[in-house]
Amino acid sequence: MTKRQPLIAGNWKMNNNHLEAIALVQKLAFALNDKDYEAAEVVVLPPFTDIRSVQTLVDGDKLRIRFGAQDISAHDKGAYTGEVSGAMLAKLECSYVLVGHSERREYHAEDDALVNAKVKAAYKNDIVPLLCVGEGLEVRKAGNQVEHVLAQLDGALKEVPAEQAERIVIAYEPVWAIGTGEVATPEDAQEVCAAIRGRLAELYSSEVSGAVRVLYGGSVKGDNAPGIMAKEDVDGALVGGACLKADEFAKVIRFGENG
Ligand SMILES: O=C(CO)COP(=O)(O)O
Repeated sequence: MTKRQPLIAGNWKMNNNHLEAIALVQKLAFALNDKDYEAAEVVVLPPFTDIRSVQTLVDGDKLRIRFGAQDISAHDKGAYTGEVSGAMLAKLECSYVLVGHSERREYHAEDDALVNAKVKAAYKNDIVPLLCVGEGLEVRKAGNQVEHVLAQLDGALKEVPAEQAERIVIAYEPVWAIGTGEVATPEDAQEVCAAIRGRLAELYSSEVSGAVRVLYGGSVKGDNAPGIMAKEDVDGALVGGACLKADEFAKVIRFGENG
């Protein structure tokens, strides 16, 4: 089996205007070297309003940083005020789009059916979905994290064929670890990431489960990244707060190399 290339993605959430976006990507490019890009695929996920600026910079300076969006409409076009279509994102050369982030599930009532529609909208436009799954604190306390996450995975992948599913990236983000400073232990991350890979083998095949990158997200920083990413089924990280500082994000990318 070919080794999966680690992926480190930075979810900027609702931070940075389009000018600040340029400054942050420039700083990140300055902090990274060829070895870093060879060790891990580096992705930034800015707000919609920043994407054109990031695209122009990446394109103009031939940066090896890839980028994507934080959301995608389930619809193709038309009377959907405030939404942004997959075709619009593809035109901006977005490689990835976040789907099913817990903040969208919680604050925008996104359910598995909508997440599934967004996954399909991404594939339709040749954008790789970065699917987020993860349990809240109550579910974790009851010990039902694996069951919960696998149900979210099944829902998101409904009627998604193997040739599409093998390109997906999945981020296991326990809700209780997001923005709290309370990071999951490497063993917690490994348990759920391995279960996700096992389910992909059941739903599809061992080729698909062996190809898909499964990331961990939730309070990842430079100092805790190596332990988590050293785990067999953890192929990288989805980083929130720590990706807003170029040097800290670069540390995660660099320390991830040890994994
Ligand atoms: O939600 C996250 C990334 O999508 C994680 O956020 P933090 O790294 O700030 O905990």
